[in-house]
Amino acid sequence: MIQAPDWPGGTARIVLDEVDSTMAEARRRAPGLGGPTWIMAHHQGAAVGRRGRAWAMPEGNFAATLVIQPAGTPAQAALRSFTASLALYDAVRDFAPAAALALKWPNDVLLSGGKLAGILLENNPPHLSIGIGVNLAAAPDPAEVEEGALRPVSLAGSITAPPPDPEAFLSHLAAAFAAHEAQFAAYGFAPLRSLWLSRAARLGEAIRVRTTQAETHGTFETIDADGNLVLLTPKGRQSIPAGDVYF
Ligand SMILES: O=C(O)CCCC[C@@H]1SC[C@@H]2NC(=O)N[C@@H]21
Repeated sequence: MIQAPDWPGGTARIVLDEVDSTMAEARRRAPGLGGPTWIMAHHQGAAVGRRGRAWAMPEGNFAATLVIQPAGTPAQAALRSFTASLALYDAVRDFAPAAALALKWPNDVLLSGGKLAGILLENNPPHLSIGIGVNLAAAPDPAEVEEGALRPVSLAGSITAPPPDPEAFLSHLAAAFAAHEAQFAAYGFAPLRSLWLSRAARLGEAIRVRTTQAETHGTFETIDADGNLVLLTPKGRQSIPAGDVYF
């Protein structure tokens, strides 16, 4: 189903029953899209996570990719990972107001300390694809996640009501994303950074950050004006642009 761009932010949506990956579908469709578009799928056969990992998607979970054409530099485009994680937090909170939600740098949403949702950014200028997966109905088997990674959790596991249908969830997520995107366009990253920090997991605490080069231990001090993670280490303050955080 393709729906005209009548959503907040003039966004269109495409809902598919089955696809290999909404990221791959976004790549195929991007050149023909008339504007910002959500591509949602009820089933994915070959979903991908960060760093080329597979992403497991049990029945009833949420999977979508938003394709936009952001103005500005690639670094500014990358800040959409914060816009997206804030929107995801808001959308989940709409359905689970009492849930213990937190954000893990760069863009995971945690529920009661477990991983509820992940975000994957793919920048193919002029298009930026923001892929979002949420364990609405079921968490993947912990055996399917990488050693040392947070345990996966589902929304259904922490609310008494049935979890939202993925299409209903998309409506909330799209509205929240449009609101944060409008704030970003009007005021830049600063207010989003403050909000993100107020929702951050383990701020001021000891964490480990693994990059392609090294693993660094330190205290999670803040994120800077470019979205880098700032770590206080025995060797001094380090600013890390990309990596995986472990608690
Ligand atoms: O590793 C992560 O934390 C990011 C996971 C991103 C998964 C989503 S599901 C929708 C979109 N399509 C994909 O193939 N991957 C992303």
